[in-house]
Amino acid sequence: ATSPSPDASTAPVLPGWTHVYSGKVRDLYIPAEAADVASADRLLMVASDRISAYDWVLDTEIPDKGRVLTGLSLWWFDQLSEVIGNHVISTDVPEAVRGRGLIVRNLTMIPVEAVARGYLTGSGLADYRATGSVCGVQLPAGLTEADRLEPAIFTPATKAALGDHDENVSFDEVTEIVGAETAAAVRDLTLDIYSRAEAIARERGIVLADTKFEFGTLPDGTIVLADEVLTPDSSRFWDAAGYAPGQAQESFDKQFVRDWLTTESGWDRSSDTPPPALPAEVVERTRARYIEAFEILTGETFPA
Ligand SMILES: N#Cc1c(N)ncnc1-c1cnn(Cc2cccc(F)c2)c1
Repeated sequence: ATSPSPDASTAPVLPGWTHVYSGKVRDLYIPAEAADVASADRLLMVASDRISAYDWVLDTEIPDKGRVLTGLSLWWFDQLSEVIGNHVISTDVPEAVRGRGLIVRNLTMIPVEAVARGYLTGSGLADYRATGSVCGVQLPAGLTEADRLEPAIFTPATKAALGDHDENVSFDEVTEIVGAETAAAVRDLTLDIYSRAEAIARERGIVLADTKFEFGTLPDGTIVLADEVLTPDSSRFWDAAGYAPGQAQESFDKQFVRDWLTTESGWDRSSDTPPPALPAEVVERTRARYIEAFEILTGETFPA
């Protein structure tokens, strides 16, 4: 396991593409003929099979995780296509990353982590317990873990350096960063898209508790969706059947990993030692949960 760093990555070498950056679980490339990112007209965004837990990128990969999350993003982009455009150009990627790579337009990214929360948990709950509000949005008194927030709230953040947590900021701070018109557009789009997605997921049995979008602009200024969207890595997925406010909800996809790490592996989470490799059974059960999420939401059979 590693504390993520943008360069020490396991990104595959891909013909025709130059690796330029790695996040915790994703790798970004530019065309080999491009001199640098700024001059590239398109990027290759690859979702790895890496999994992150407790801010560590684990040594053990989850087979098919990258393909599931890429397939989910594509399905959501299609579901949302009448509401907003997106950055996808093509899925015709090198064989080594087939099904888990997307060729996307090189956008001018809007430097805001556009977070919508329909349920109070994580850093939103922590901020609420400390101040009674989240990102400057005052909430009613007496709320508890996982309580529904209706309507959903916009709780933007600024991207932290890799390895640090994003910093929750107010709408006014977003306005200072991107200007009033863009700030309002990002807020409205974030809440509209989240609300639509939450309803779609809920009727299929999955609670989409919160999500993080990244937006970019086309040369003509049009705002479109970038990054991955509405995946278990960019959102909290809970099983609707087990939803019960007043307690921490189980992660639909990561709970087997979290439970094994904290109860059976012998790992001391409070130490700075890396977590151990996952046993095959935990890997397989986690893989099955990713495929289950894909099939529940899309209604399609995940392709072998
Ligand atoms: N998506 C997208 C995108 C775009 N369409 N245009 C310009 N920049 C980006 C872009 C830049 N960083 N990231 C996040 C990121 C980090 C690490 C690996 C990744 F795959 C992705 C996204």
